[in-house]
Amino acid sequence: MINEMINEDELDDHLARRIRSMVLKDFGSKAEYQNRCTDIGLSVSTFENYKDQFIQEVNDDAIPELNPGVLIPVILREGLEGVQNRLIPNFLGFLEKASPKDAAPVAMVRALADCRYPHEWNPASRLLQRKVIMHVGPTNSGKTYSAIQKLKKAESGIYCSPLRLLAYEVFVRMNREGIPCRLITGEERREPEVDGKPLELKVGPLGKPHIPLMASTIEMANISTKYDVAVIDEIQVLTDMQRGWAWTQALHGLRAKEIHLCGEPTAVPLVQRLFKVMNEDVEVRTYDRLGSLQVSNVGLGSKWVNIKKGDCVVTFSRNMIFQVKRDIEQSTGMKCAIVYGGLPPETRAEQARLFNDPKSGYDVLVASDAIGMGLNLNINRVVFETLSKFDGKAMRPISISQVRQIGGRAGRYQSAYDKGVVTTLHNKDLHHLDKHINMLPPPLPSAGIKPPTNMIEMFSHQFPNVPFSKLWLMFQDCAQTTTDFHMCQFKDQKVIADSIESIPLSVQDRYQLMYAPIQIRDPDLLKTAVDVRPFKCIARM
Ligand SMILES: Nc1ncnc2c1ncn2[C@@H]1O[C@H](COP(=O)(O)OP(=O)(O)OP(=O)(O)O)[C@@H](O)[C@H]1O
Repeated sequence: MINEMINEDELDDHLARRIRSMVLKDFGSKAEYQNRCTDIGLSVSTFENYKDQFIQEVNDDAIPELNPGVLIPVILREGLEGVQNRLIPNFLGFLEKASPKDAAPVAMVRALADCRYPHEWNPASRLLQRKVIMHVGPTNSGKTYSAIQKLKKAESGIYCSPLRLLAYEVFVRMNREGIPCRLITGEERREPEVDGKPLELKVGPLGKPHIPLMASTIEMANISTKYDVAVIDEIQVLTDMQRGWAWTQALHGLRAKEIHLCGEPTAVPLVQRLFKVMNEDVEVRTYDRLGSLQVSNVGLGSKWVNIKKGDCVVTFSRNMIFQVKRDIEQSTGMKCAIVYGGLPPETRAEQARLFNDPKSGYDVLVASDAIGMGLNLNINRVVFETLSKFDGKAMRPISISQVRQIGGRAGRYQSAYDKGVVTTLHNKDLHHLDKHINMLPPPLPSAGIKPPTNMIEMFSHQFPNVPFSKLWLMFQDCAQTTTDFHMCQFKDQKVIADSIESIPLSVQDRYQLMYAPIQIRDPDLLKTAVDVRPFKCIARM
C-alpha cells in the first residue's frame, strides 16, 4: 500500500495527485461506490451518468475539497482511506450543482447530515461573548503555568485535560494549595481532598460548600455549566482523528467568560478561523522555551549499556516497554520506572514520583508517547528506541509534532536538569531525529467533529432496519463539512457496532457505545459494556 511508506516530508503535490488518481480509478470502476450511492437513494443511472464528469472535475482541481493541498494532511492523518471517504460526499456535492434534479432523491438525507456549522450545535454558548487567550510556544515554555495562574484566581473554573494523569496532577496541586477542586474523568469522580483526607470547604452564598474548580478529562468536560475561566490544554489535539471532537466541542461549547488555550503555534490559524465564525477574537500570547534542548551528535549505538541516570527511553508498544525495562536493568544494574497510557493514574503518578526522586533508586524511565503531553518529569535525556509506531494498520513514522513534543520532555525548567538532550538508540535514526526536531510542523488542517446524537437519530428514521455500522457509513457519505472540519473515526467502531447489533438498543445507546473507548480485544469488557447501562462505567479516558 502506497500510504504505508509515506513520510511527512516526502508527500508533495505530485505524490498526492498520484494517490488521488489511484483512488479515483477505483471510484470509476468498483461496484462498492455505486452501491453506497444507491443505498442512500441515488439511482444507478444517475451515478453512471455523472461519475466520469466528476472524476474529470477532480483531476482538473475544480473541486477544492479534493485538491492536493487539502489532501496532503488528510493522507498523512488517515491514509488512502481518508481520500476514499471523501469521494462520495464530494460527488454528491458536485451532483447537486451539476444537476439539482438528479440530486433531488438525496437532498433530504444530505440536509439531515449537514455538519458545516458545528458551532451551532451549542446555542447556549453563542449567547456569550467569550474572551479567548491562546498561549502558544514550544514544550516547556510555561504556557500551561500561565493559564493555570488565571484559573487559580477564578471564582469558578475548569481545567480540560488531554490525559487522566494531567487532570489528576492539577486536582492534587490545587487542593494542596487550598483551592478546592473536583476531579472528573471517565473512570472516577473525586471530591476535594489532600492525601486522601477531605478538604475543609467554605460555605458559599447559598449555604452550600463552594468548590470553585474542576479538573476534567476533556471528553468529560461539562459544557452546560457556566464558568469564569476555562483552560483547554494541548489544543493541537483538536486535529486528532479519534479524539479531536472533544477539543472542538469544548472550544465551541464551553460557557466561560474567559477561555485559555495552551498548545503548539501550529494551531493558531485554525483556531482563529473557528472563533472568527463565532465573532470572537483570539489574543495570541507567544512563549519561548525555558532552557535549551539539543540533539546529541551520537546515538547509543544500539547498546543499552550506554544508558545513564536521568534518561527516559521512549518506545511505543506495551510489550516493548517491559522488554526495554528488563534489558536495561540487566545490562546496567539501574532500576527503571515505567509510564504508559494504560496504567491507572495513581500508579503512573507513583512511577513518575519514583523517577523524579533522586534518592528512590529508580534512575531511568521507560515510557510510551503518553509522556508527550504536559507531564513534568526530571528527564536529562530522551532516548527514542524507535521513531515509528503501529497505528492499528501499519507501522508509520511518528509525526514531526510528536517528535518535538516527546523530545521536549528533556530538560524541564526548575527540574534537576534544566538543559535537555535528545538522542536515539540506533545511530541510523539520529539523522531523522535531528531533521524533525528542528522542523516546524505545518499549520493544523482541520478540527475533528462528532455529530450530535439527535442528528444521527433523525437520520436513522430515514433508514429503518439498517444495521448501525452501515447507517454510520451512510451518514458519513451524506455528510457535508467544510475544509476546516473532519469527521472523527472511532477506534474499532465497526467491530463494536456489529458486535452489539443483535441486542435491542436505542440509536443513542449504539452511538454512545460505538465511540466509548472499549478494549475490544477483551470480549468480557465488551459484554459488560452492553450489559451495564449507563455506559459511563466503561469509559477509559
Ligand atoms: N513563571 C514560572 N515560575 C515558576 N515555574 C514555572 C514558570 N513557568 C513555568 N514554570 C514551570 O516550568 C515547567 C514547564 O511549564 P509548563 O508546564 O507551563 O510548560 P508548557 O509550555 O505548558 O510545556 P508543555 O507543552 O510541555 O506542557 C513546569 O514545571 C512549570 O511549573
